[in-house]
Amino acid sequence: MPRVKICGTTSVHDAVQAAQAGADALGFIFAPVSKRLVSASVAREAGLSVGPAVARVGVFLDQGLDEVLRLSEAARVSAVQLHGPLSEGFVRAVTAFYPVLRVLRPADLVTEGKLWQDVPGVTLMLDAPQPGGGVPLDWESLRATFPPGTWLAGGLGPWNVAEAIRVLRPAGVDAVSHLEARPGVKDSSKVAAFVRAARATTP
Ligand SMILES: O=C(O)c1ccccc1N[C@@H]1O[C@H](COP(=O)(O)O)[C@@H](O)[C@H]1O
Repeated sequence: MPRVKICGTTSVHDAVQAAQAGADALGFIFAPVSKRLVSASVAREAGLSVGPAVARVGVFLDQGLDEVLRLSEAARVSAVQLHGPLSEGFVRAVTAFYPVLRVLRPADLVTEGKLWQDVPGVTLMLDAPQPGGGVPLDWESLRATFPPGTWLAGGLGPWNVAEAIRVLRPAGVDAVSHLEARPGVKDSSKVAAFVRAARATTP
């Protein structure tokens, strides 16, 4: 059964609701382009509100190493999610401080995917080219190449997550767009339904 990450958390209220629904991880997006951008102080408060069992993942896109580490420390995250084109050295530098969810597009699997497959501290996550866009990947086309231990994002919601898990057996699932009442604000019933649907899958 995969881990369940609820991303784009922007308030203590939504963090507590997601934790109470059974989420394993919360995502806090620090990419300035995001409609779910959150401050490090709110992320820290939200992360502290859910207790020690829920992972707190800082999400970054097109940001420098200093900014990633500074915001991650200020927010007290427990892991870092890195999107976009990055050097091997950049990713390795972050793993010196935090476990990394390295987000790749399907096309990147043949190149960068192999690089990280057996690197401790780096977990792959496949997502659509436009993160946060709510667009699912073609799961069937990925069946043969989806690496073991990889997480899945992209257009997941309560109605399709069980099928995605059946097809690809991801180690974790991650969603934001289809769990919101409006950008940056979760619909707690959708969040709870997503967690239930992901947990209902047979191993
Ligand atoms: O959601 C965003 O605004 C965002 C911005 C920059 C980087 C990542 C972002 N979100 C990530 O997108 C995926 C899934 O999104 P969706 O469910 O398809 O809307 C998830 O990994 C988020 O962390």
